[in-house]
Amino acid sequence: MRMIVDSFELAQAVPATSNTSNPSGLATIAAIATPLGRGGVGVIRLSGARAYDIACQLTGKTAFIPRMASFCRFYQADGTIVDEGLVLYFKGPHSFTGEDVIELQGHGGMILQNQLLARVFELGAKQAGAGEFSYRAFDNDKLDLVQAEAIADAIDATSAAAASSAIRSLSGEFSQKINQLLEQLIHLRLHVEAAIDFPDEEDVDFLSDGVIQDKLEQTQDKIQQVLATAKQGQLLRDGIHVVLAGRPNAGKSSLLNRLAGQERAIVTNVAGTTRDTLQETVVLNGLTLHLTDTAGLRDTDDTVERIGIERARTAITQADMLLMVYDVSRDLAEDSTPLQLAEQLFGKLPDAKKLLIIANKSDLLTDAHDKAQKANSQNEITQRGYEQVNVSCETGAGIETLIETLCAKVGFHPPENSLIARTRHIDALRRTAGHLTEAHEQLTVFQAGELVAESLRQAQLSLGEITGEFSADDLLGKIFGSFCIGK
Ligand SMILES: Nc1nc2c(c(=O)[nH]1)N(C=O)[C@@H](CNc1ccc(C(=O)N[C@@H](CCC(=O)O)C(=O)O)cc1)CN2
Ligand SMILES: Nc1nc2c(ncn2[C@@H]2O[C@H](COP(=O)(O)OP(=O)(O)OP(=O)(O)O)[C@@H](O)[C@H]2O)c(=O)[nH]1
Repeated sequence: MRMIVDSFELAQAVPATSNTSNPSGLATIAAIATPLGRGGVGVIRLSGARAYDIACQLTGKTAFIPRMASFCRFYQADGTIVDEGLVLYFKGPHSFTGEDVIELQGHGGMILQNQLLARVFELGAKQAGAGEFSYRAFDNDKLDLVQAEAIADAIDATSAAAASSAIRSLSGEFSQKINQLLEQLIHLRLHVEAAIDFPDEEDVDFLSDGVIQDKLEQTQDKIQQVLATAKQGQLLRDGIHVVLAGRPNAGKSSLLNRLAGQERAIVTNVAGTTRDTLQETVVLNGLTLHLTDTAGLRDTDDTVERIGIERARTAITQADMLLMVYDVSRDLAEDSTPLQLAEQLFGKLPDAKKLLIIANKSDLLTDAHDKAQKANSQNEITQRGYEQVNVSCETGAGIETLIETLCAKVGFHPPENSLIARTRHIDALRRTAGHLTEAHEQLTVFQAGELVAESLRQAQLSLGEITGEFSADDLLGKIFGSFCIGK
């Protein structure tokens, strides 16, 4: 069915109602919302008091009905057609940003979209900054900070699990947990303030009757639960940085290829093949691993190899998890153990939480002596709290176990109903928990009501940062500034 398009001439005769009143004083912003490049449809979004008026002037239409698509032509000032497409109108406050929103859904492609955007600017809109639409939605209480961040995280997700948990956070589930905690805290504060204001009312000492302590402890438990959820969410969002390090020829590149499921790194039997660090991101069991393959560590006179080894050392210090790969058939001198090798390679023995030992080329272990020696070193490793996985990059044996061990080591559980979270949220939750610990001590050790109240106030402020209830402008600038343009 063909829709009727108003002719431009007709529209010129009926000047669009000029709605220039703008109580908020904010500019009307516009940006291309769809990815730049070739595409079937391209969307330009406008938000602000003049959006409606601009759409009328652009199309020659005199009215748009909220939430109805209207088929229109988009005209230049001289009456030539830029494009044709659909106009969607959302009347504030019932829109994404809470302001009047217009969407121009034209054809995709750089030229057409840029021409249409330029025309919209000519009609008075300003280019939207990064995250400006979302910021306005936040400012108008359409979204809280957690939800705004979840939009960016959904767009940037590197795994399906991260994307779906971002969408769950966007729906408000994470915010709800934080808001429940906030309510609990406020309730607690009221109790404490009352106890301070009315000491010994009716012969009851509120501070020491145990009620406040119970409530406080319940809140502390709840914070720990939310913290555990948030840690999973942060792992889901950011993944972990895993560095593969070891002697030349140990099989680091072969392991990277195994984990990546493709021949990403060059593998040869020449020691010192990997010169530079090489990055690859893979998603295994729902966890995003940012893998770095490094040059084999050894003393060398080769200038290029030395630079590679320096880079390897830098990567090693930045790793969340270090996989020390060694060749079981060769890398251990008689009587030396994997832990001694680690000490040699890294200067000191890395923390057990950050080191996973990979005994590679297990297919080459044949005689009983080899196997006995390996069993011995395994004992030392477990006794000292370290972990070793035997693999063969050649046959693939042990790779599944390696992945499972790695996930368990970083505390990652295959996600189910998880919610995306950021380091920022975890920091705020930890600070909240810290203030509650202070409050607990002041209550139970010192019965210092005023100090309990102050710690609880601080706890509330820290917690409120998460949803943006209390947030400094520079923090907001940082968060929204990292969004893409048009978001
Ligand atoms: N075309 C288009 N698709 C899109 C978006 C968009 O802005 N435009 N979105 C952008 O992120 C996402 C959807 N999010 C949206 C969230 C709220 C509203 C909105 O207009 N809400 C109003 C009115 C709701 C209604 O009319 O039922 C409101 O909450 O009051 C629109 C999109 C993804 N898809
Ligand atoms: N038999 C056997 N050979 C392996 C295994 N893993 C790797 N190799 C071989 O060992 C040699 C070195 O492998 P690489 O993956 O290049 O080793 P690397 O640690 O990256 O070496 P550099 O780049 O020198 O640091 C190659 O010939 C591989 O085919 C294994 O599990 N079993």
